[in-house]
Amino acid sequence: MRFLHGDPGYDLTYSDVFMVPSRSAVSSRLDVDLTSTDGLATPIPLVAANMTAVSGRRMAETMARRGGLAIFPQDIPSDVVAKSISKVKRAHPIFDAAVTVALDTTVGETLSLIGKRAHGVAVVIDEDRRVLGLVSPQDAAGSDRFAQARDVMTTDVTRVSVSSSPAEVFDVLSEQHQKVAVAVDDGGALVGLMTPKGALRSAIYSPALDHEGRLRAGVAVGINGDIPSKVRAALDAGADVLVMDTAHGHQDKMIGALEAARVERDRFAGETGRTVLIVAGNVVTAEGVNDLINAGADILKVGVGPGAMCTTRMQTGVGRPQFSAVLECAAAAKERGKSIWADGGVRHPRDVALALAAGAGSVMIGSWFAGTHESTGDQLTDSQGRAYKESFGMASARAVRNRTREYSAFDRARAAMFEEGISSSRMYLDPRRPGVEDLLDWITSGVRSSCTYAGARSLEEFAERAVVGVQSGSGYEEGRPLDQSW
Ligand SMILES: NC(=O)C1=CN([C@@H]2O[C@H](COP(=O)(O)OP(=O)(O)OC[C@H]3O[C@@H](n4cnc5c(N)ncnc54)[C@H](OP(=O)(O)O)[C@@H]3O)[C@@H](O)[C@H]2O)C=CC1
Ligand SMILES: Nc1nc2c(ncn2[C@@H]2O[C@H](COP(=O)(O)O)[C@@H](O)[C@H]2O)c(=O)[nH]1
Repeated sequence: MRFLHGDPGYDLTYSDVFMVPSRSAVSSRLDVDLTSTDGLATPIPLVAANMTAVSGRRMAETMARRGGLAIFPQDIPSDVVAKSISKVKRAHPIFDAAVTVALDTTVGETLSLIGKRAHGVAVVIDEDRRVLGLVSPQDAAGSDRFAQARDVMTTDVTRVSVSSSPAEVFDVLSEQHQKVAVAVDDGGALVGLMTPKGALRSAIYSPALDHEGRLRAGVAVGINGDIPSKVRAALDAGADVLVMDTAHGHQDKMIGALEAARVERDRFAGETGRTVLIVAGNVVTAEGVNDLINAGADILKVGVGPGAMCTTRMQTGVGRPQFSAVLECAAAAKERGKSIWADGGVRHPRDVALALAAGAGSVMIGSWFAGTHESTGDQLTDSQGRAYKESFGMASARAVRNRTREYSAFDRARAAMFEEGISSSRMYLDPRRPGVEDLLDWITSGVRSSCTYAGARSLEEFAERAVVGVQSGSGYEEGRPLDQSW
């Protein structure tokens, strides 16, 4: 990447910069390869953040099916992480996992479960997972919440074989004017489902798969406690990437934890032949990058204070505008043959493109993804009927209380006094893009387009060719669309 008018000599946020187009020989946006350049080589360079309000089993599965990753947060007990990863690994890499209910599940419970996925239906199954019917909110409209799924379900179900291709499923759905097909195995048991949009997506995205062809997922580990056993538990659970995670990554405690994690990771590799990359952070300087690489990091997580749930900068004055942090850290990591994740502060597709232009190998997103069907929280409705989910920072008093639940009451209360995050915020589901896949479509189509404007066929070429200028506040404002006249 180069600056249009030279390096301005001060630090920049994503909003401070823009890219100018260059002559391009790339004739289609579909010719752009979005494979991440961070060493993990996921088909798209996007990671759902290790935040309790964001990444759980559904997020992990959906992100991996579309080529990205999600990281389970450090606050989830290791046995729960193990169960969740095993579910992700058992999920079908092409067909979406379905919300399932039994014949006697109440309509109220069924409706609350439907909101956990983007398909808008629940599949009614028997004890052998054979499909009995489907329930959608339209089927349930007007019925008593204590009525049962059997009372409202439709039995007009489109079944396809699990060996059907997405194009075949799309054609069947078009012919039958149906919105969803259920995929069944040879014994008639439910495997998953697919919507017409899901079929199209399967033709555009490739899943992020592990060495056995199963969906990939990562696990975050904090820097306190027994690091070797926490790392071993994550590896035994099937983690495909480890994230050593703390607010101030450039500290001795992190360096010690990272060294211990690397020893354990290498031991595991010796036993299994499987080397799992270690991400560590957060840092915002070249010195931080180099110290953590020396301690064993393969990928650096970059960003102090840009997060939407973050109060660090206002409370401490510490942090760094994210575009410049990414630019400096990516260059420092590249010199050592390593890469970085740009973590936090992404609010628009353009921010992802700019992070990649600055050299990030992948981009981590938290709060934006919290406002989707697939995030962990329950879907709530405000007084105007708008759907939202609750989000909170991982350094908020709420998260700290949760993380320190084993401490004495006194130590717990004291730890919560050092909060650096918001304990409760509302992330509204965008009615046009309520699912995380809708956001992935929006982001990846934007990034593909950015690459063609720069004349780049891959993200490596994009980071080399991008030309970035610095803009005024009114320059930024000019680029914002208007939804009504001025
Ligand atoms: N990217 C960002 O800007 C930030 C991210 N976060 C996220 O919040 C979560 C919790 O992180 P964290 O608060 O580090 O908690 P952790 O539970 O990971 O522990 C942090 C450890 O580092 C010590 N420490 C020393 N200096 C600091 C400091 N300035 N800030 C925080 N800890 C410090 C703490 O000791 P003691 O408590 O005794 O001081 C504690 O032992 C993580 O997921 C992290 O990524 C949090 C803040 C900023
Ligand atoms: N200072 C704080 N930073 C936090 C907290 N919780 C999470 N985070 C960081 O934000 C990113 C995600 O950023 P977003 O803009 O996409 O939401 C996350 O990965 C952490 O690094 C917090 O409580 N305080």
